[in-house]
Amino acid sequence: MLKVENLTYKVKDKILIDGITMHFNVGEIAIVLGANGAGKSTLLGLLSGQLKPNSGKLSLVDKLMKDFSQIELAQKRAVLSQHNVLGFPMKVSEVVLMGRYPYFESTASKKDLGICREAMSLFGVEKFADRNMLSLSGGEQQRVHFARVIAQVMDASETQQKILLLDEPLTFLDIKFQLEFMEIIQTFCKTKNVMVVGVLHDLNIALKYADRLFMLKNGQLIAQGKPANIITPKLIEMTFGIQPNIQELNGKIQLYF
Ligand SMILES: Nc1ncnc2c1ncn2[C@@H]1O[C@H](COP(=O)(O)OP(=O)(O)OP(=O)(O)O)[C@@H](O)[C@H]1O
Repeated sequence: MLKVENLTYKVKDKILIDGITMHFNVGEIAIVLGANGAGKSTLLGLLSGQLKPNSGKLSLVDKLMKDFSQIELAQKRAVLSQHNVLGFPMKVSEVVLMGRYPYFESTASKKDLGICREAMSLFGVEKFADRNMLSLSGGEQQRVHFARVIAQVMDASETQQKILLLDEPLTFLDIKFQLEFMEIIQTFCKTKNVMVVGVLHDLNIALKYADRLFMLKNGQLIAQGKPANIITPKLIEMTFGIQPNIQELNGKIQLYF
């Protein structure tokens, strides 16, 4: 479990994250929602250890995140950020292997190479293995980055829980692959000892796949829980400033605007 207690993050006098307490469980997809500028990416930056909180605590299982070395942290969590631009040519297989860099010094082991093959096949990019990454379309490149981050946390176990942080992962993907991606992630986190924390802008996809939702507004957590327990027209209006109609179908909520 990843536990976050009373987390605050400021830049100069501006409070970007304001006393947030939350936790994440393995096998769950947690989705953070909020309007532009609410603090979602900042929160992900704090969860990943890339940003240091001004106050509050983050702990993974029983160890404080600040006590992990950089290499231990890289073995515990993978981050797919919003902007994954590669500035130079690299083969697709080399990009995916980057996910295993925290695990070897100069030569990848058979295990690392096997994990990369498995990750590439999950996202249907093994056929691109020898292609130059820069020759792929935006959506294809995004799928390679999924394979890279999945490879980084693929060998999670009961005693080695891992975290997958996804900042707007569906950008660049067509609707079919958006749904396919969410299905893959759902199966992945339920079968491996991984917790997924994602930021999404598509509310209906979030409602379909989230085990728990976290609603942010002005850096504050204004609601958290299972979608069916927390989503109301009032909450959506408070968060996004628009009023939806809500319908429930097969136990899942859908919003219409
Ligand atoms: N280094 C910084 N200095 C000052 N303000 C910052 C800094 N980093 C982020 N902010 C501000 O903090 C707020 C939250 O930013 P953040 O990127 O976390 O929002 P977000 O919810 O991810 O937004 P979006 O949906 O637009 O990606 C924004 O108003 C942003 O301008």
